[in-house]
Amino acid sequence: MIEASQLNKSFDGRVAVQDVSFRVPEGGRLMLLGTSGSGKTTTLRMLNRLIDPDGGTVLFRGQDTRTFRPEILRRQMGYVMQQYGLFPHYTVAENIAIVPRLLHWDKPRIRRRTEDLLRQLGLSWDAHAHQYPNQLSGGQQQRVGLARALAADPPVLLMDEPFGALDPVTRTRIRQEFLELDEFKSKTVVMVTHDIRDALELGDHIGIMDKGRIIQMGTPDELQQNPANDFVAAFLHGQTDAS
Ligand SMILES: Nc1ncnc2c1ncn2[C@@H]1O[C@H](COP(=O)(O)OP(=O)(O)OP(=O)(O)O)[C@@H](O)[C@H]1O
Repeated sequence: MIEASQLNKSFDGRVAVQDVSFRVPEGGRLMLLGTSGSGKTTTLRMLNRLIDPDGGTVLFRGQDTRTFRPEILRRQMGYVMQQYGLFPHYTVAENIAIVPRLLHWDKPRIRRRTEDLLRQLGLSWDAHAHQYPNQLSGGQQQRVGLARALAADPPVLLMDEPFGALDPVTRTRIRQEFLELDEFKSKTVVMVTHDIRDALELGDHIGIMDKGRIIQMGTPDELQQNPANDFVAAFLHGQTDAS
């Protein structure tokens, strides 16, 4: 479904991502786990061409992403940003409708879809659709961010620290809600996180990143049972500074 090969990226001569390769099959869930500055976000943004790599390729369904118009590619890949990324001057319903509008869906269809997503995410049209992001709690904003990413039913979800701004209790609850959401279950997911619990609970594969490289890739069990080196072992046991 998504195949990254030998991705490289430098900013101002400083290497951010180096020789990163992975394959995520249809329905797969890859977690990119690492400390701050290890190159996770840069890697994620090279998948939907928000950043162009200096070297390497990304295939989406076997096709080089450079052959797609970026906006067409991005409609296939819902993007959930750090800090929710909602437009502050749009209501909840308007935020969720952004991609369906671009796709020229008619109003009743957008309304049905928005109502349905709000309901699935534990919100409601009557209570929330006409509110602005700053009227919502962090957890509610995060749900709206997910609803927006899911609105046009893209096959892929790219998620960048989706729970990063939430307190630990809300974080655990929302992570559990995401896992139980039928729409989430059917997606191919690449998610960036520095939280080992996110990675273990949501991922079928975890790529541990350090200094721009993936230093180990495996299932949660493989990583826990056979950490490749002391860094991975320490990271998995939460002994490094994972801020
Ligand atoms: N647009 C940019 N211009 C210059 N340097 C950048 C840019 N984007 C990222 N970097 C640098 O590239 C490196 C990797 O950053 P990246 O955001 O990919 O890491 P990350 O693992 O996602 O970290 P975080 O969890 O803090 O977001 C860092 O050293 C960062 O400062």
